[in-house]
Amino acid sequence: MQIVILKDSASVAEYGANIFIKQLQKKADSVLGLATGSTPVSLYQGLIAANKAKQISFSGVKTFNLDEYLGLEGTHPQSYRYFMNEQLFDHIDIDKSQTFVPPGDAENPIEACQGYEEQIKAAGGIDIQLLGIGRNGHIGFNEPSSGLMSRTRVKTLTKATIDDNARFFAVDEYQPHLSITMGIGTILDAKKVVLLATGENKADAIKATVEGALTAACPASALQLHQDAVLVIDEAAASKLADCDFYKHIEAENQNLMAKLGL
Ligand SMILES: N[C@@H]1[C@@H](O)[C@H](O)[C@@H](COP(=O)(O)O)O[C@@H]1O
Repeated sequence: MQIVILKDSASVAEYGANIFIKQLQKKADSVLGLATGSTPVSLYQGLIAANKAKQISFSGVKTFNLDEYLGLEGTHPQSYRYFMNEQLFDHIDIDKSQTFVPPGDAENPIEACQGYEEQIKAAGGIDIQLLGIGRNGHIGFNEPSSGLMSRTRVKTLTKATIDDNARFFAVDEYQPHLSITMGIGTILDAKKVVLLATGENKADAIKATVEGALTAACPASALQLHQDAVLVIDEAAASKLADCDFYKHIEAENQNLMAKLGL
């Protein structure tokens, strides 16, 4: 795991956006795995700016989102399809027919999960997967106890996640308790994984992810198994890490090596 600790959330978004910009400059027909939540919003703004400045194009890109609420149509303002259109797709030169979000309105969600896995496979797999993290260590909607090799499936949300996401719904609005989410195994299949976390309320989850045991109790700890996982976090999210100075030292050494190699 590469752990990059930066001073604030703006630096995290900028660093994260640069990883995606480099990826698209290297491979114009990349398959991107995308995430929702408040954390990636500034990264998306960076990508929109880079697209407008013609540094990158999305015209050959395919995207797959991590998850969607079960029971919401894509036109529902709280659906993740709606979020992605608003926060990214409506502002870039992407062919929307090449953007995939698990179908929250599927008549047969179990078949739809299988279909989503097949679509990812047919696209050649995900080149780079963006992740946020829940306070309980969830990635996508893989809540604690999720199988570490799980595939796309229907998942029940914990009370903690429902409460955390209640801020996006009106007081008397229906809030789904079920989701369709890529599995942890699906996420681990991505060639590269980039997890962003900011703020003190993510510090426990980050500690468990980096320094805790590999366990279904903290789904993000599965990233310990990935060959190319990068955690980009701010000082507040890093505040409970015991070996923070060591991670900063490694990163400084990495940067030196990359500069020497001209990478
Ligand atoms: N399903 C999403 C996750 O993919 C996201 O990582 C998490 C954290 O969101 P935020 O970035 O708003 O803290 O929220 C939701 O539960």
